[in-house]
Amino acid sequence: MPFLSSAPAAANDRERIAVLWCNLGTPDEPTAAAVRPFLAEFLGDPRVVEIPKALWAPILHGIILRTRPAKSAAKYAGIWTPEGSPLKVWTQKQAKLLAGWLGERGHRVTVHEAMRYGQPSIPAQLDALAAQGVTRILVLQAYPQYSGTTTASAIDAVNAWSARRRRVPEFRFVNDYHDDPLYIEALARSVEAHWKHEGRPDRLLLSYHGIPERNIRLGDPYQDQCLASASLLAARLGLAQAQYQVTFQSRFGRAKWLEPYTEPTLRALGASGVARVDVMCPGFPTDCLETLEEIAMEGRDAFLQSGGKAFHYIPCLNDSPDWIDALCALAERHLAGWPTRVAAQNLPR
Ligand SMILES: C=CC1=C(C)c2cc3[nH]c(cc4nc(cc5[nH]c(cc1n2)c(C)c5CCC(=O)O)C(CCC(=O)O)=C4C)c(C)c3C=C
Ligand SMILES: [Fe+2]
Ligand SMILES: [Fe+2]
Repeated sequence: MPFLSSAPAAANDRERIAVLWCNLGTPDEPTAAAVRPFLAEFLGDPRVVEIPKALWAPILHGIILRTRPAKSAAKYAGIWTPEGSPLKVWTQKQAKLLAGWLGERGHRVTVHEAMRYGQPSIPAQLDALAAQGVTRILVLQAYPQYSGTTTASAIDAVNAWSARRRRVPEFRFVNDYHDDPLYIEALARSVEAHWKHEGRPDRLLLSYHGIPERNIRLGDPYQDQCLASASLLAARLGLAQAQYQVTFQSRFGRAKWLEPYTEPTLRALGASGVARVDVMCPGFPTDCLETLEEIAMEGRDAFLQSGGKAFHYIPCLNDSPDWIDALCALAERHLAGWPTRVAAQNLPR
């Protein structure tokens, strides 16, 4: 197979540097027809479902992709905005803000957002950057906590793209930032801002996306990193053990996933007389189906129906200035040593 070519390098070819801001992805429309190919790509990724292809493909194509798209599409329809899927809208906005903030700090860097599943895909965005003559790319991901199911999967996609090209840009990958002080600070300020207006709850629930427990036994550090982020946040907020709880949501399939599960915990809290619970999802930098529908709608219903009196959902960091500041500092730290400064780039090489 011939390798894909780029334009020949000019003698005075100057460095061009980019940040690729990667998120999970989302369907193009809240319809079964659009959700089906998205789910096929997502659930066909061996990083996400680790069942041998010969066993999994008939289940995925014969059962799951016949029934789930319509059910998921109805859920997506409930959170869709006039601009599109919240995950896409926020991810685009974050990329734009990151570019602006890095520019304000004197860096000449292109920022593109990319989705692991759906559009704009990682290979399409890397093609666009290569066409602009980008020579170095920092890959940042919207997953503060590392998991093989998410972080490594995006790295796979970048490497698969590279494997087809003759001239491969220099890459740097940030695997996680679960204990980054500015990320924790952004979360803490978001909670404090909520409490300043609404008062404090009886319990703060920190709900993370789950993964199969087996992945943890096989060495995935995701659970440890989720718990570490939660402890740092609780310490920063001055919370005692009894004032907060970590749970895991979005279980998929029948296997045992990380526990305690979010929804049963909310039901148990409501039934046990806890009057008010606030829920935050620190592992999701952008609001999406899993936060807006599963937590803010389904989770709320579960808590209130089981006897709870008040449920508050604290939104994801989205475009909060504290978060963009954290992201910018993270990017700056990992761009160090690359000639991003405008003056440096104009120097003859
Ligand atoms: C925050 C990190 C995420 C991890 C870890 C993760 C693992 C994981 N997810 C599934 C299955 C599904 N997840 C779905 C949606 C979804 N997942 C994440 C993030 C993580 N997933 C996000 C941000 C979203 C929302 C996307 C959006 O469009 O808003 C879905 C699709 C929705 C649905 O049909 O319910 C599935 C399916 C598995 C199996 C897994 C790890 C093994
Ligand atoms: Fe997921
Ligand atoms: Fe879900």
